Amino acid sequence: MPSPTIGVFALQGDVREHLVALRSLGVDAIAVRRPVELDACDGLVLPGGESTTMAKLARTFELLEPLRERIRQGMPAFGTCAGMILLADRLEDGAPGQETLGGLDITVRRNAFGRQVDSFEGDLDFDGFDAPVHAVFIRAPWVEAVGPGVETLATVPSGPAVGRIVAVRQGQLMATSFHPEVGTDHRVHGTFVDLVRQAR
Ligand SMILES: NC(=O)CC[C@H](N)C(=O)O
Repeated sequence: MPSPTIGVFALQGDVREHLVALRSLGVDAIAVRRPVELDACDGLVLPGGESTTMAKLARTFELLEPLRERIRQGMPAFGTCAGMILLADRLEDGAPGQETLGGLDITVRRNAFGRQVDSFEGDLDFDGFDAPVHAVFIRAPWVEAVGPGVETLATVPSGPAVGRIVAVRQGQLMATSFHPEVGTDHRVHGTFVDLVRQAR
């Protein structure tokens, strides 16, 4: 079977790092700015960035409803940081009127880690991996609550936020609070690529 095409939402956010990570895993990775580009995708990454800006731009560029529709139809999607916010059905501390795409039955708290530990890194256990993942958090959200169909893939191992959920999966949707595209360990993207291959 030919390799899948995985898009990276590219109206705002750290697009390039995701394209590099996906290409290193042997998939065709394309930047998605228009509905026709979305049509070509078997799966989509929603990168980190600024979630309110991303949602506004998606609406302006007429990508918001097509994205919602594809997610409803079962397209695999992977949100990192701001992308996790976009995939959440419910937000805490969202901006007034902030829209999401939804799909994941989770409540996400935006900018959850607060000013003290605004941005930080640490190793955490990730479901199914032998060795921990080095996770980079940048003004990150956490998952405040999960619905019954949602698996927790990783939690914060220590410190003031110990036990907070920072990676989840529900069916063909995945999200992490942290930035797995930073650095050269692409195992988390690998998990998503497997999901896209299975969904095809
Ligand atoms: N690194 C990130 O993606 C930060 C997310 C950002 N704080 C937001 O609310 O959209």
